[in-house]
Amino acid sequence: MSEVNINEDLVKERKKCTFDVEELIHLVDGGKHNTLERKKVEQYVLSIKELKDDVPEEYLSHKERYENSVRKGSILFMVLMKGILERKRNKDEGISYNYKIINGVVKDVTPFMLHFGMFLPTLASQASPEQQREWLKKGSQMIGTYAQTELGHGTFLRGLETTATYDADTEEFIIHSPNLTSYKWWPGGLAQTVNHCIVMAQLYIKGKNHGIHPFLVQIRDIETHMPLPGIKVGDIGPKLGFQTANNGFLGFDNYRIPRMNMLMKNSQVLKDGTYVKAKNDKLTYGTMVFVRVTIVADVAYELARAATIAVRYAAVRHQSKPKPNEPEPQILDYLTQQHKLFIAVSTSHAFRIVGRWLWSTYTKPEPQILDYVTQQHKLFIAVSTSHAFRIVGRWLWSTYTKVVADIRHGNMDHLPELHALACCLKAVCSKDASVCVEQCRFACGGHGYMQSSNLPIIYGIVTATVTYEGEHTVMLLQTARYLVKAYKQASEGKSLTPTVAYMAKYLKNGSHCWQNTPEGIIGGFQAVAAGKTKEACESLFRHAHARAVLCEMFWKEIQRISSTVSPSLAIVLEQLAELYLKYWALEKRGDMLMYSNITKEDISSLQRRYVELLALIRPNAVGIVDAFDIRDEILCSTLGAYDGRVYERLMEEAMKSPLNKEPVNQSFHKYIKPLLIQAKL
Ligand SMILES: CC(C)(COP(=O)(O)OP(=O)(O)OC[C@H]1O[C@@H](n2cnc3c(N)ncnc32)[C@H](O)[C@@H]1OP(=O)(O)O)[C@@H](O)C(=O)NCCC(=O)NCCSC(=O)CCCC(=O)O
Ligand SMILES: Cc1cc2nc3c(=O)[nH]c(=O)nc-3n(C[C@H](O)[C@H](O)[C@H](O)COP(=O)(O)OP(=O)(O)OC[C@H]3O[C@@H](n4cnc5c(N)ncnc54)[C@H](O)[C@@H]3O)c2cc1C
Repeated sequence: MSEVNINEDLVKERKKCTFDVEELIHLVDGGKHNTLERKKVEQYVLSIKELKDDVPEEYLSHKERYENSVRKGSILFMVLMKGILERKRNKDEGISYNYKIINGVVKDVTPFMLHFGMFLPTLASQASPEQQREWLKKGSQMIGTYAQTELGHGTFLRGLETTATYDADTEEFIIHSPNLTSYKWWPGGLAQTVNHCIVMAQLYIKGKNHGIHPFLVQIRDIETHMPLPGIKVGDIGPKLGFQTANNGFLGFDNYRIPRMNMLMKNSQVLKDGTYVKAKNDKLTYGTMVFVRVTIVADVAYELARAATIAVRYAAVRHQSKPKPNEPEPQILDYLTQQHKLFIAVSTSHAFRIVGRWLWSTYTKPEPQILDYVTQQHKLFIAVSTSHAFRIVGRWLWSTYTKVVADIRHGNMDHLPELHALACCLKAVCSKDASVCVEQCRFACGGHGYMQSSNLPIIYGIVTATVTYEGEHTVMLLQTARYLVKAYKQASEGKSLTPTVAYMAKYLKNGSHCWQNTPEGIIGGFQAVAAGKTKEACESLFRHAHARAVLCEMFWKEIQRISSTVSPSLAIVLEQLAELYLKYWALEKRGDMLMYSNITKEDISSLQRRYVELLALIRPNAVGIVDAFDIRDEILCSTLGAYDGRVYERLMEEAMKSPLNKEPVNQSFHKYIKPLLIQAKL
């Protein structure tokens, strides 16, 4: 982009960057090849002119917004189906480029998200090979979603009430919603978009309940899209975010499906009604593990969007006058002396000097808000957290693929550890990301509250991850259950799986010997997790294990990556990782005091180094967020665009308000004028 139209603060910021932004872009993408591929996809999709909106989404009604997102989502769907863009998952992190590009197509969430995110993955992982051949074949007319949650139950899956009763005479299942609370509630795309669902229902054979199982259910006619007889389906209405996700409700009235529509890879129901149990009944929960794993990298990306907007804006925005400087030490320093002798002269000098200082203060430009340490404190943790989640998300994805490969060969040994890891990392990353996005919004002051800044929409997307795919507290409690077991094994001298091996060290050494180094902080978090597990105090210890894993994996990976990149980039990466560790050590200093021998001096020195790190990162802040390399069309923000034309864009967007199309709105004549007339009387 030519620098002619770029805000001059941003030009200066980019000039003072000490590392090669391009190099970091390649690192973030997982290699230059991926960057080129991503850019190709972006260029292709973002130049489809039908994907541009005449009116910004947020001015449309609930219905129009849905219709517009289906229109645009269908164009993208078509592109994917035609194979013009092969929708492949980036093998490093489980996220496809197209998934990311979706933010450039629909600002909020597309109604097709669940089709790609859960419906197809469930068929791929839980249907038998023959079923997969049938259902995943080319030309399939299925658009689907994952219908598990009900009005009455979301967390407690054993409490789900939808039933699937086997009728051996007709070789069918009868799907039924026995009461209001058994209605499916929430699935994305369910309301008006999909024609099929994966329905999780209690399996009954000859009066015996075998627990919940997945079924493929057609709910609408392929040609007319009318709900099929026995199906009641609709929209659940507006929400905090996800306005275009088309979340729906669904009820069944003794609705029949063929026997072969139960997904039979893990358990089976034979023609005569014989039930064949799965090797491990938790395999039915497999899609949830998959999605929890991908959420870590998803929120890293959303956080990168929020941080890019807030950091660029903070470099463009100027606010407040600097503190007055101390007067220069001139003859005025001897004021008492002169006052005695030359009161008039000294007063004249005093006024001249004070007047000059006042003038320089008056004419001095306002500082960029990015120069305030408080602002850096709000923003840089968001930047480093995005990197931490991306890196840990990649590691989690590779752990996931290894465990899934083991499971394919019949080895389930590592499933409990993977489940515990996915639960706590999903919980902590989704919550931290929401807090950081909200901080980014605060950091943009009033303008951050504008929809056109896109921060409210990003917040709506991210805060949903705290709830969906396993509510935050519930996920932490699942990990807690695993930790208590691990601690018990450690105290019996049994060997432990790698991510909890630190328990044995704590048991042996008691309290952790504090050091202000990254390794010392990681050890500190492990001691906190082990110490709290020991106390088995569920309300307290749930975050610590995830924090220990995040700090350890982020720091180790950055150490490894640093040896492979140029020295100037290695410095920046280490500063970001160190900031992350210092920030959390300071946030959790109370815990560290409890479970290590950290001193008041250690804490002061951590604090000093933290402030030093803010100052070290400051000159590169804009370069670092530029290296997230998020195109303006995908940022969708008046405050965060590459050119920094913040005020012009705010005004341009405001002018799109339908209220600004006429000088006087009709409501004046209808309501305000009669009011004024009444007031006159
Ligand atoms: C809370 C639990 C885990 C409890 O399950 P439960 O059957 O009552 O379990 P239990 O009998 O107490 O047994 C616990 C046991 O089962 C294990 N386990 C639990 N889940 C898994 C798993 N996924 N993989 C492997 N193992 C799993 C646990 O570790 C326990 O093992 P243990 O007994 O300790 O050996 C479960 O019910 C659950 O996962 N609830 C959360 C529901 C959820 O995540 N729903 C997601 C709906 S889809 C969605 O939100 C999509 C949004 C996407 C979008 O819009 O983008
Ligand atoms: C935007 C969005 C999209 C969604 N998409 C889908 C979808 O596509 N398909 C689908 O099937 N579902 C979907 N869901 C539903 C989602 O998975 C559930 O909302 C989620 O699993 C939480 O369940 P719940 O709503 O029943 O909350 P509840 O379980 O009722 O939680 C309420 C409170 O109770 C607490 N609580 C519950 N159980 C325990 C416990 N055992 N111990 C301690 N505290 C507990 C929780 O911590 C929470 O504070 C979606 C939800 C949202 C918000």
